[in-house]
Amino acid sequence: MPYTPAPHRPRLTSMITLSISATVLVTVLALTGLIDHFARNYAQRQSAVRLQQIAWQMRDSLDRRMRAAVSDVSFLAQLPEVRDARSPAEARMALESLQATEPDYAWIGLARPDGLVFAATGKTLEGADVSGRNWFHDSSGGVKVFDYHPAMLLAEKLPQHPDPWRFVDIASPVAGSDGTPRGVLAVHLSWNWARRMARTLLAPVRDQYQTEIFVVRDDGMILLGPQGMEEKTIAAQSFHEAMAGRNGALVETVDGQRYLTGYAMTGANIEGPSLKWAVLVRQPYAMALADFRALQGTIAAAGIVLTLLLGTLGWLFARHMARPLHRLSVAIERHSLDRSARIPIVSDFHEMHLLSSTLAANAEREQRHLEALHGLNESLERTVGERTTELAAKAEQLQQALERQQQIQLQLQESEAELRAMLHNANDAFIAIDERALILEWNEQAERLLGWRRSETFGKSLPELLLVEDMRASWLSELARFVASGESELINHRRDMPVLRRDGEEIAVEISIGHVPRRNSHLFVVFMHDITERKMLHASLEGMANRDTLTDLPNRRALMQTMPEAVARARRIGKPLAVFFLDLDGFKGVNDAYGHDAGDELLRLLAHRIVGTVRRTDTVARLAGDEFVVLLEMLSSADDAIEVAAKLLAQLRQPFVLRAATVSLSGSIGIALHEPDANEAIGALLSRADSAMYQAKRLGKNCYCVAAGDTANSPSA
Ligand SMILES: Nc1nc2c(ncn2[C@@H]2O[C@H](COP(=O)(O)OP(=O)(O)OP(=O)(O)O)[C@@H](O)[C@H]2O)c(=O)[nH]1
Repeated sequence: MPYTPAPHRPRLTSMITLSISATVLVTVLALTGLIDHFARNYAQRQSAVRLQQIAWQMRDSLDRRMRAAVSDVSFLAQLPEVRDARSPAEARMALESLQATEPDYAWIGLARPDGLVFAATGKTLEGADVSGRNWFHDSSGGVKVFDYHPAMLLAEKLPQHPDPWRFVDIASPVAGSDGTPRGVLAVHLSWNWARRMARTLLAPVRDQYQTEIFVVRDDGMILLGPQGMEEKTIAAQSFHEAMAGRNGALVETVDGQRYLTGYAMTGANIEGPSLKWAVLVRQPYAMALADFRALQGTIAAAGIVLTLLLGTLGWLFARHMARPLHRLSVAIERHSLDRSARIPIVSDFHEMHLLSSTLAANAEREQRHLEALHGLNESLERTVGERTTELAAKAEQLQQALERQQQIQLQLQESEAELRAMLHNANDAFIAIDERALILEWNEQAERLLGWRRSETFGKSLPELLLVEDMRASWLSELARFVASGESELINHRRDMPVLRRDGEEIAVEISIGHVPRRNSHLFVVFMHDITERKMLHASLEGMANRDTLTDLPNRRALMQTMPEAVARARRIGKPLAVFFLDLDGFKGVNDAYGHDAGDELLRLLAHRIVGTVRRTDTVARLAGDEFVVLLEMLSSADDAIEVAAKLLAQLRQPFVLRAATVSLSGSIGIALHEPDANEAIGALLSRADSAMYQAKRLGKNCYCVAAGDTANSPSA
C-alpha cells in the first residue's frame, strides 16, 4: 500500500510541549489557587488579630483609666482636707492638687448635703445647686461611675475646646471624721482622654489601613468614633458580640460596606464600679486584605513567569526527546516512498534504539517478504493465465456439449413424439403400466380393441379393467415378483390369452409385456394383438387336419386325439368302452371291377351306414382304405359291444347301390374291450382290436372277433 503523508497531524514536539505547558499551567494555577486561599485566610487572620489587639489595648486603656479615676476619687474622699474641710479654700486646694496631676479631670467639686457646691477646682460652680444631678443623688453607698454625658453647667465655664466637652462622672459620698455626711465628691473626667488614647493607638495604622476605633455605649450610641459619627447609633454584629462579653474579630457589613472588625468589652475584668462599653476596631475588608492583594499580584506574576519558564524548558525537553524520533520518522517516510531506503539505528536512548532496530529489522523482513510475494504473484498470475485458458477451452467444450445435448434433446423430443405417434397409430394395442399395474398410457388401437377411451383408463388397474377374474391376482403377484427378482413368466414372454372388452365380450389376444427400468420406479409396456381370426383359422385348419376328406369322418389323427379323452371319460364314469377295427371283405374287387370312383362311392355309403348304426355319442373314424374304427363308450357290458358288432356286420352285408352297379360285401370286425380301471395305452388298445380283426379275417371273414382278455373270443357271422 503506498504511503500517504499526513501533513496536518500535530508533531510530537508540539504535543509534548503542549502537554508539559498544560501540566505546568494547571500545576501553577492549582498552586496559585491554594496559595491564594491560604494567603487570604492568613492575611485575614493576621488583620483580625491586629484589630483585635488594638481593641484589647483600647479596652485595657479605658479600664485602666476608669480604675485610676475611681481610685483617685476614693483617695480624695478619704483625705481629711476634704472630709473635714473648714473652708472651701482648704478643700479646693486638695481638689486642685489632684487636678494638677491629672488634667483630664476637667472639674472636681465637693457638694454639700443640701446640693450646693462647697468647693470646686477653679471655684467653678461653687455655690451652684447640683442637687438635680445624677452623680449627687445616686452616689450613696460608695464610689459610683456615671456614664458619658455632655457638659451642662460646665460647658460655659470651662475653656473652649475643639472637641465638645463630654464627661464621665465618678462620684463618692464624703463623710466627716466624726461620721457626719459632708456631701458628695465628684470628678468630671473629660472624654478627651479617651479621644487621645484612641488617636495614640491608631496612629501607626490609621492612615495606612483606614482603621477606626469605636467606643459604644450599651444603648448603641457611639461615644467615640470617626469624625461625624460620634453620638450617633451603630447597629453592627460586632457591637452585640462585644456587649455579650465576648472578644474576637469578625467580617461584617455595615451601611453597605464590608469590614473586618475586632471587638471587646470594657469593665468585664474590673472589680468595683465601671462602665460597660463596646470597643470596636474596624477596617474596610479590602484594606484588611491589602497585604494579601499585594501578595496575590506577586503570586500571579510568579506563576506566569514560572509557567513561561517551565513551558520553555518543556519545549526544549520535548525537542530533545523528539529529535531522534523525528529522525526516525523522516527515515520511515523515506522508506515508505522508497523501499530500498534503509532505516537507521537511532541510539540516543534505550527505547529509541530498541524501536529503530526493531523497525529496521521489520523493514528488512518486509522487503524480503515483498520480494517473495512478488515472485509468488508472478507465479500466481501465470497459473491464473493457464487456468483461464484451460477454463476457456473447457467452456468451449462445455458449450459444444451443451449444443450437442440440446440437439440430442430435440432429437429425443422428436423421437418421443414420433414414438408416441407410432404407438398411438400402431396396429397393436399399447398400454403402459407401473409396477402396481396402474395404467399410464393407452393408445388409439387399445381404444378400438378394448372399447375404453384413453382418458377413462388413466390410473386404473389393468387387471381389474381387462382380465378375467381368476387371472387378476396372478398378474399382480407376477409383477411384484419381477420387481423383486427380475424374473417372471409374464414379462418378456409372448402368450395368447383372453381379455375382456368394455362391453364384457371376451376376446383372444396375443400379449407381450416388456420392462423399462426407471430411476426410482418401473414401467411395463403391454402390446396386445387381436388373434380372434387367427384362432378361427387355426380351428378350421385343425378341423381339416382331423377329417377324412372322402367320408368326412374323423381320421386317424382325430381318433388318436379322441381316444385318450374317451379312456379318461370311461375311467371317470366307470363304464367300459370298446374299440372296433372294421375292414371290408373283398373291397379291392369293387375297385377293380367298377373303378376307383365306385370304390369311393361305396366307402362313403359305408361310412354313412356305420354312423347310422352306432349312437351319436360314439365315434366313427376312417383310418385308411376300407379300414374303419368305431369307438363305443358308456357300455353297460361287453355284450353291448358284441351286439353292436353284429348289427354292423348285418349292415355291411346289405347291398350297396352304386351309380355303376349294386354290390354286396361283408366285413370283418376286431373288438378290443377296455375296462374303466384298465391301465392300457391307446396304441396297445388299437393294436389289440387290429389283431382281433385279422383273426376274424383268418377265421373266414364276415364275422367279428373279440381280442384276447375279453369275455367273448369267438367269431360270429
Ligand atoms: N376306391 C378306392 N379304393 C381304395 C381306396 N383306398 C384303398 N383302396 C383299395 O382298397 C383295396 C383294399 O385292399 P384289400 O382290403 O386288401 O382288398 P380286399 O379285397 O378287401 O381284401 P380282403 O380285405 O382280404 O378281403 C385295395 O385294392 C386298394 O387299392 C380308396 O380310397 N378308394
